[in-house]
Amino acid sequence: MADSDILQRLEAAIAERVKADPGTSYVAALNAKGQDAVLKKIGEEATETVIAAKSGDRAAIVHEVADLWFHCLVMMGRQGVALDEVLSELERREGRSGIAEKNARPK
Ligand SMILES: N=c1c2ncn([C@@H]3O[C@H](COP(=O)(O)OP(=O)(O)OP(=O)(O)O)[C@@H](O)[C@H]3O)c2ncn1[C@@H]1O[C@H](COP(=O)(O)O)[C@@H](O)[C@H]1O
Repeated sequence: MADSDILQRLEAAIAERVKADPGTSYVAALNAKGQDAVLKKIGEEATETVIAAKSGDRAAIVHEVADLWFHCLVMMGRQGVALDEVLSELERREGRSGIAEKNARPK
């Protein structure tokens, strides 16, 4: 079983590597391209996740979801949104009916 702290470690690594030389860091190079480039990657990785799921290729699903989560963390770092905020939101929803959650949302 994987270490569940990996997302926290990845968030910290992204915050550190964003300051690195873009020539040596994917995170720094992507951030240097600006917000639209980061958002484009999220769109691409989401699409690739859908394609992987449609194909039923389990290895591809794992690969693409990892890419998608990673790029979401890069975007969150730019926006000043902490991973803990998302984890807390998931905890808040835990045990609540999805239907109740849907009905509580603004129309
Ligand atoms: N988890 C990741 C991670 N997942 C995916 N990627 C990169 O995200 C890109 C995925 O995009 P694609 O699948 O479209 O592949 P690509 O065609 O190479 O990408 P582009 O050139 O189009 O951007 C690849 O280049 C991957 O290397 C990642 N790059 C970095 N990390 C983590 O971030 C840390 C810091 O990385 P650096 O900033 O490179 O030091 C690393 O130690 C890792 O922990």
